[in-house]
Amino acid sequence: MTGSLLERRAIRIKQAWEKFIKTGILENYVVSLSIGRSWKRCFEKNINPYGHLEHLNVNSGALCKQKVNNNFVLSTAPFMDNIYNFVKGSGFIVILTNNEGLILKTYGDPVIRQKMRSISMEEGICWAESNIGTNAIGTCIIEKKALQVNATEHYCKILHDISGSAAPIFNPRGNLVGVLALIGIYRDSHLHTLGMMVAAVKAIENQLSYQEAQAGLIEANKYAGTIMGTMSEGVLLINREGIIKQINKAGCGILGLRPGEGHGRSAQKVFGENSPLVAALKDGAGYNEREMTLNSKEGEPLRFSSNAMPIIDESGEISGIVVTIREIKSVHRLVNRIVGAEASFNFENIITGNNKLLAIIDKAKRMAKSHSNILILGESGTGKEMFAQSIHNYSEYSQGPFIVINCGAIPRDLVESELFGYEDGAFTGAKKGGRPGKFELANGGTIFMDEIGDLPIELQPALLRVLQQRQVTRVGGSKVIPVNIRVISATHKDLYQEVQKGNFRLDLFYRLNVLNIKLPNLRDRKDDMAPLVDYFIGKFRIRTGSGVEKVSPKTYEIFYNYHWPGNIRELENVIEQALHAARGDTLEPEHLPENILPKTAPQKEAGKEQMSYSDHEAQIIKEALVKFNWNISLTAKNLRIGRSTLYRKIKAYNLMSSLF
Ligand SMILES: Nc1ncnc2c1ncn2[C@@H]1O[C@H](COP(=O)(O)OP(=O)(O)OP(=O)(O)O)[C@@H](O)[C@H]1O
Repeated sequence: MTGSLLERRAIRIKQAWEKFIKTGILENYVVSLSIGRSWKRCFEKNINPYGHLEHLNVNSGALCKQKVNNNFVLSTAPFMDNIYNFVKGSGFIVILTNNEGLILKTYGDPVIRQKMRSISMEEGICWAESNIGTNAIGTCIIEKKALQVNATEHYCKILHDISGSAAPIFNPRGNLVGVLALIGIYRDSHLHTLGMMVAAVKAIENQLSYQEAQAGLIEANKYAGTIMGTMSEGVLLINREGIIKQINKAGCGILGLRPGEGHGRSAQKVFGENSPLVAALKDGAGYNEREMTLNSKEGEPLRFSSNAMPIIDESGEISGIVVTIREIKSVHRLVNRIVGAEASFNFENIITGNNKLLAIIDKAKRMAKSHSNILILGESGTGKEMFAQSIHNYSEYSQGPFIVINCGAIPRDLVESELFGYEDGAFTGAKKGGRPGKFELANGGTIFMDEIGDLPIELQPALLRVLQQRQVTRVGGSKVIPVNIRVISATHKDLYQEVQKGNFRLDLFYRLNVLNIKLPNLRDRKDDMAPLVDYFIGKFRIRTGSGVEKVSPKTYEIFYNYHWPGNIRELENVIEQALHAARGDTLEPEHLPENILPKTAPQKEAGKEQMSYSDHEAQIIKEALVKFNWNISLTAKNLRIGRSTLYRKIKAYNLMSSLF
């Protein structure tokens, strides 16, 4: 287009503008559709075409707020600088506005900027179309597209000497965030300025996208870091070159490193060449619950269990692995909690007013504070396990597990692996990855070896070795595992007599019997009868729905005269059964099970065949065993008897035969 052509077009537009301002009629489309639409909006809003923009004030508050909160201004600065360098001396200024047309930044020669101030082109003034009519900035915001407004295309006459090119800036989500514009004197304008704005805005939008993606990554990284930091498990991210790229605080702790120390280290160096983790990195196969042992800087063994999961990239290649590690102690603690290996009784739960037993409790409390092995002797049901639990809870080992082993109940060929654990492939049927034994599981706590008198003689040397050396070696393994445990054993047998009979080793007897407690039978502490009866009535009243509140003198007489071979457990069972049978508020002899009644006592339900206590008990146990599918722990728990007692009763009543 030649100068004269441009001039002629300018004249035509001027005429059209004058007519439109007077009549509101836009006859032939000498202006673009965008400008035509804008003129109409201005006309309808009664914007004064002859106004001097004196109503426009700098809104410094809005400007300040925008600048403080907006790194948009900072992100665009280098681009505005570039354009300014390009148009320097051309009579144009570069302008950045927000999405409402508020001028945030102007770049330009001081003289031009000063001149532009006369038409309110300065930071803090809003160039919205509703303020100053058709203009490149305001109209670009409404039309949401790049456009150029020249001279008389402006709605207000005061702007007829200028030319503006503006392009909208959208963020990555497609929202308008601002406008980049080049404004100057009309006669110096150039057709290419609009193209320049569009290109610059494209670059700004790319920069915004990049920044947003980066901010997202930083935020995700921050979240991941926080999550890793709060985990009690150790977590490591290892790249394909085997370098530890991230390790959390727990991971450093488990590996004996200072926080942050593991970062950047070679996994092979930290875990050893033969570790499954190094293999997982090579072959891309993850693994679960593998045990590892390393030596700390101080030479202490660090034992932990680990899981690994490879990270596979889009091309199917291994780009690294995520490894989680957990101290064996904490794994065992968790296992113990799940299997219920926790001691629930305390000395306060032992109901007694008997002086002899009170003195024994005092002695047991003193013993609890030592680290020596304790042997508890007493007939069945006298409270040996209750004492063992109370000692554990009163001792330094109380935070650790309480593991019970019934030495008489484990099949002979399994005792060794149950006590000491086994390694992978130790025998046919051994679990992959091996299994820890009860001594390992009890580490840091107490091991209660019930029915120690029934421990097979051929296994006694191995137990003696563990007690002497305080370390175990798994069956089929060679690694020595140190264990810090308190050993409490118990038996209803006369252990010394067992030694003399040749069933029990004397050296093991001495080892176990460093401290000992002999619990009295119930028949020898009849003064405890009333408090125990009261206690058990209270314990079972709700469960049985019974209204019993007192015990008749005749019933007490029976209790005092009975010899209680099953001791407190038997009393507990008798009260529970009696509460089921009783209807009123008093426990009478007829509510009691047959076997505890003296021979002269009146018979219940004459004519009907009576079951003996033992038959009755055998039947109840048999039914419970069937109900719980012969799961000994569940059955014992449900019958509220010890596992050892259950085993003994199964043997005594020959209940195994009912299986075949
Ligand atoms: N003094 C007591 N106060 C309250 N309950 C008691 C007391 N003594 C024992 N018991 C209860 O009697 C039952 C048997 O106790 P425990 O299992 O400790 O006996 P035990 O001697 O270990 O038996 P076993 O040799 O048969 O394993 C438990 O239910 C326990 O709660």
